Amino acid sequence: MASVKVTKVCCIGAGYVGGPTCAVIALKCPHIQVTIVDLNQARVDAWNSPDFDLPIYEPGLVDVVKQARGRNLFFSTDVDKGIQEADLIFVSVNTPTKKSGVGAGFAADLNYVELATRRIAAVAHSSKIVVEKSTVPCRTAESMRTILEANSRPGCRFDILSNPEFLAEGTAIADLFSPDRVLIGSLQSPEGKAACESLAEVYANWVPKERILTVGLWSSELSKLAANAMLAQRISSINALSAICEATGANIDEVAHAIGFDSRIGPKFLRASVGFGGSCFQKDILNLVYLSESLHLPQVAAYWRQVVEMNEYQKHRFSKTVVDTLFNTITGKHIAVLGFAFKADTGDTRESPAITLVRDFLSERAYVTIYDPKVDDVQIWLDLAEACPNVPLENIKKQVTIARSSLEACKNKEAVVIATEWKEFREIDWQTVYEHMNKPAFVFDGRMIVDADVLKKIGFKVKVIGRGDRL
Ligand SMILES: NC(=O)C1=CN([C@@H]2O[C@H](COP(=O)(O)OP(=O)(O)OC[C@H]3O[C@@H](n4cnc5c(N)ncnc54)[C@H](O)[C@@H]3O)[C@@H](O)[C@H]2O)C=CC1
Ligand SMILES: O=C(O)[C@H]1O[C@H](OP(=O)(O)OP(=O)(O)OC[C@H]2O[C@@H](n3ccc(=O)[nH]c3=O)[C@H](O)[C@@H]2O)[C@H](O)[C@@H](O)[C@@H]1O
Repeated sequence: MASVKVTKVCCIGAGYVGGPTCAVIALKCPHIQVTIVDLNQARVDAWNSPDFDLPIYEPGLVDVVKQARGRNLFFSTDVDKGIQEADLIFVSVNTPTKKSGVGAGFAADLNYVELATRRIAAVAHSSKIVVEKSTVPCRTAESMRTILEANSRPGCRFDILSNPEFLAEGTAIADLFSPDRVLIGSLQSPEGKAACESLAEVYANWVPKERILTVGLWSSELSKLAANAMLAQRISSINALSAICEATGANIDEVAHAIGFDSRIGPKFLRASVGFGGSCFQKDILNLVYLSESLHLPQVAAYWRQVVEMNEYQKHRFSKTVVDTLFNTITGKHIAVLGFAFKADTGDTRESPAITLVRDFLSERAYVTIYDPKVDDVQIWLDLAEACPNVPLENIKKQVTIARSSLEACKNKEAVVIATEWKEFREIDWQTVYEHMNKPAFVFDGRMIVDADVLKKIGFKVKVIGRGDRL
């Protein structure tokens, strides 16, 4: 069966994945018209903003949108028109962890995927290739196919592909320009393989053919969960070792360097931290835990659950270090938290470890001042309100302030906590900061970015994650 040449692409979901991914497709494939649709009017307006004040911050993204928007890249809230015009549709909607019902706290909430799929079935009047871009549990493609086939008009056929996204926030554009691999899963029928070929041809406009991997649908779906689980597992492993380092006087940087030299282990993703955050690692592992339990594999479920438990332990262990070091109480003390995003180079705060730290400090009745170069104040208040559901926002605001610079955040504080590895925090003038802080002045580095020796010479008491040195 011959593959269809894709000329019109629609992406449902203009979020962190749908936006950058399809903007890059538009840039690299000027012959393809790409329309990204979303129900969220404010988000679409931001994508269309005349001064390119885009809804997400991602290095290099503005340049891509500037080149393609209005040429062959469009953003719209007209979901139905987008679906009707396209021959290939990416479903790139959110798949958060379920908050209630069966599997609450573990399973993925597939409501958004299902609604988008039902919409495709309801309005499409020609055949489509439907691509599952969202991260979903195994066999979701089968559910999508059942929905589409049960509701489609005569003469309309739907081919379902799985094409999980592996970009990381903060490096999304670089990752999309030069992906380690593009993974496409399809049914192994002639029609499935032809659809797979159609999508592969789109990517082949800029991705070397040998990096486009084609597999079965379920392998593709599971590979996405597996990749995130393995990456998160590395972080939990190095963080578990960081606790041993602190207890023994070893240095986690040296340990990571030494083990990373083993070519079987490799040096990447071995940076100890205050814990991993982001919208996906925890969600996808919990999803894997749920899947394992559903398949009656309790030992497998327990194994993966431990990766998340270690991450929780790491975050609280760090908060406890702060309390213990500040003479076992932080009540009434003033703490500056530098960084609120879950990692550098993004304004995203989903599951950011900084939220857990601030919540822990607030529950100890400390005063906290937060500074992050990219996170909006509104987002900080939303996150803190959600993290402290029993505390009215006006009470949170009595304990928390938001600063406009590192120096402003640190003024008259007893301690500075580094929660995100922003480049500008590596360049802080610590001498000036020291002069403006209450004494003794403490620095707690949850991201291993300060030179502890230099800071100690200035007069600071310093604790760096994974270092057992004395203050
Ligand atoms: N954020 C990331 O870096 C990565 C995320 N993923 C996965 O990609 C998926 C999307 O994630 P994000 O882009 O971060 O989510 P997001 O929350 O930023 O964006 C999803 C968008 O879909 C829209 N939407 C939901 N239902 C809709 C519908 N029926 N019609 C039209 N629009 C609809 C929402 O309004 C929202 O703007 C998730 O499954 C996630 O696990 C995968 C790789 C990386
Ligand atoms: O499915 C997803 O959403 C994406 O999840 C991660 O990407 P992302 O969460 O954007 O960012 P990462 O760079 O993986 O960082 C995740 C968290 O781990 C932390 N981290 C990362 C690396 C490290 O060595 N140590 C460490 O603590 C980061 O600070 C951050 O909080 C994966 O890296 C992507 O491949 C995947 O597509």
